[in-house]
Amino acid sequence: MDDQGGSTAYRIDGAADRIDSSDADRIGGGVDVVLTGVTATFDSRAEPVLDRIDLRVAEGEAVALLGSSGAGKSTLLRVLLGAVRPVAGQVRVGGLDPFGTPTEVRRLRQAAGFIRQRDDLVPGLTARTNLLIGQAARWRLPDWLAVLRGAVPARYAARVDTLVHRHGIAHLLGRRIEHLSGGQRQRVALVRALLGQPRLLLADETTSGLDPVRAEAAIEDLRNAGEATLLVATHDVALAGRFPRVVALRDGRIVHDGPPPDAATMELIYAA
Ligand SMILES: Nc1ncnc2c1ncn2[C@@H]1O[C@H](COP(=O)(O)OP(=O)(O)OP(=O)(O)O)[C@@H](O)[C@H]1O
Repeated sequence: MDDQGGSTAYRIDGAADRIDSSDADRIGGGVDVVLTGVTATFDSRAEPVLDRIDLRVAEGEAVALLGSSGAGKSTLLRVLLGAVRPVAGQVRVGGLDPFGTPTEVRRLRQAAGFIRQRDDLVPGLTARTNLLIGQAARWRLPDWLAVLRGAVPARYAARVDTLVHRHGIAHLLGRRIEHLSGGQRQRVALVRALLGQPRLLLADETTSGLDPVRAEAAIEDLRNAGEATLLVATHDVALAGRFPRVVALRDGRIVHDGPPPDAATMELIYAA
């Protein structure tokens, strides 16, 4: 690991190595996110998908990434997760490099929660098992036995109970994931991410399939997800307006960074 992340950056060091019961209950602080001159391309495209992005998000800050379809929002989130490697620039999350050593990468993955546009819930398993499986790296034998019995391990019980009632999925826990509607699946994916008490929470169009009441609860929970640093990608202006800071992308470039944009700026972001 290099020193570029800076001594003030929150370090994830150690947290990922503690596989004990207190780990599941810890409240994680946020991590800072720093992108410097980040450019990403895909082979099939002449134009960069991200074009010299400079972005600094403080620990615990909540940011909406706003932009029309194809602006580069998902790619930016995937860069933070180490899933898309930039061709230029530097990425640091909590001082760690998502493309660094295997240890750095593992720590980052364990510190991050990602709610994808198309969820990656596992077919054939119940909603309950899908909720819990994100924590599998931390399980001990009693946890495995509980999950295999179709139960919630004791140390997760209270938190699961609170979250599933809050998001209206308590009655769905025993159902196979492929039998749920799109909106129900989105709620399962949301609860699964919140259960991990992530230090960096990335959400990609998370509320698009939800009714207004559910969407409200989802946003509120995302905003209150411990002290996590939060980045929510959306093309929904009203949703973005609920965040103190909006970073708008257009054709892979940042065209606005500040409070929710006014009408004139919106035209710039969305103009054909
Ligand atoms: N794996 C890939 N290979 C080639 N091109 C890709 C790939 N992933 C994304 N792109 C292209 O990169 C551009 C940005 O895509 P991205 O998914 O980041 O946009 P977005 O702002 O998240 O859009 P949406 O709101 O539709 O999800 C698009 O033109 C897309 O077609």
